[in-house]
Amino acid sequence: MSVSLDKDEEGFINPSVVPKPAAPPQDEPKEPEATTSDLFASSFEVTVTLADQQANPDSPLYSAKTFQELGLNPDLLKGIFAMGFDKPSKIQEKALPLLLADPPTNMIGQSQSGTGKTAAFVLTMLSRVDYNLHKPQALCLAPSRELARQIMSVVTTMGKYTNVQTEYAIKENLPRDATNITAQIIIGTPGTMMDLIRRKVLDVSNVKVFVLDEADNMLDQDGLGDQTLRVKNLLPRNKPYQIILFSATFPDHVRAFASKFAPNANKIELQKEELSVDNIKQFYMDCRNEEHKYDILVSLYQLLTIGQSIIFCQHRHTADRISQRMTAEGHKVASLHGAKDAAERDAIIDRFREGRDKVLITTNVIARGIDILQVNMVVNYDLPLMNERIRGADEKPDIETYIHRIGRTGRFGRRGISINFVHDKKTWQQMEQIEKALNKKILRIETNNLDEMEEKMKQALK
Ligand SMILES: Nc1ncnc2c1ncn2[C@@H]1O[C@H](COP(=O)(O)OP(=O)(O)OP(=O)(O)O)[C@@H](O)[C@H]1O
Repeated sequence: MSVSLDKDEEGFINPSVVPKPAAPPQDEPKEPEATTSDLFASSFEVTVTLADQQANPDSPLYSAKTFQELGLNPDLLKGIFAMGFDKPSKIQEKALPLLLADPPTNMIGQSQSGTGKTAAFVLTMLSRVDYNLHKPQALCLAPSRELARQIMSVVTTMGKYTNVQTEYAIKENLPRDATNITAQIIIGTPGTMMDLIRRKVLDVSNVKVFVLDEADNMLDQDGLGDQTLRVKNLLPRNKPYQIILFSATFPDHVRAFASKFAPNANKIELQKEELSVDNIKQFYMDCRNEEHKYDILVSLYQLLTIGQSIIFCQHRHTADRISQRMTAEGHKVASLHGAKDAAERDAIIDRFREGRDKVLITTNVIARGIDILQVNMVVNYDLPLMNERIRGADEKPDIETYIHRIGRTGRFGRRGISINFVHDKKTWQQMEQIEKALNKKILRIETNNLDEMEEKMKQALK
């Protein structure tokens, strides 16, 4: 799992403006052809296990083919249709009836990246809060400020016909002297959320819903597990609240902990061989050495800018180095990682989201959750590796992070390409392990034939 996640540096809250929800993409670039019907018709199977062992998970009661049949507040339904959602996706079809049923039941939900998990938990938060009560009632934690801001924009868009009030719990958002949050839905990263609760700026006595997006990462002891647990320990013990955990991945060692964290939960699980979607075509390029990786990236520049691309590096300094070099050589690229300050991070991701920058060079900080439909290419400049703090683990590929990284393309049935750079025996073996774990072929693209490369990529995107 993404133990090497570029964590948010949390803790101190300074005055600053509230970041605006990211604007929709401007006229350019053109979106890849959407094939969302593939997704609705998709045959990937999930296993549903109900908390109530007597109930039959195949009952139509636990499936919703339309949003209308969910008994939603009409203002919410209006918000969903205004987003262009005609009907629930597979995961929404299964998860929503369970999430919205009374009495509220915990949920541990898994489905591939880009299949609509966010909308499912956002809709649950919006359905459960009382808009007339001006107190925090739903908390949602995410692993990065970029993802927290994105979730917030889904809340505000979906809830735009309601009177919902929202607030961020991310670094440098609220003034240091803020005393009392009256918003109903609070989205943030765990360190800042904890700080606000401890300082009693955030009163949690009315919390009814507690959501962890990217839950396997949020619960991982090598990731954000400690901080997330501390937030939970600050929530009332005597009042029940619904706990919702969602991710595309739940490695075995986290799954057991997840069941303790969200006891008696309804569970939706993916089969192991269905962890990544088929509409992302995976390739690799055999580079001679580190320097050759850079040359190949530069030679790919034209292709990277047909749509939008994200280049993942293992370390911040690599992201900075290659972006500085490419910029000096006249290419337009942006770089984003956790060492940049909050305002800069917001500006960089917003520019990319709006399509003003087409190539983003980054670290695992945005490996998870980020939803930018125009991204049709992901490059693993460095393959994701397990946390170097675990002795010997840096030799092992981080399969979960790989799944999340390539999932930044191919959103909601669209087509996408991922390319892994391998350059020696070790990286070659790491890629083989990824191929084996996912049971999906990773195809070779020659590095010395740009025309063939372009042809193969265009075919994959067709
Ligand atoms: N029912 C729907 N109809 C049409 N589009 C939808 C529907 N549900 C979600 N989407 C869109 O699909 C895209 C992917 O959804 P979302 O970000 O919720 O995926 P996710 O499963 O949370 O992905 P990840 O695992 O990467 O976090 C978003 O752009 C969202 O607006």
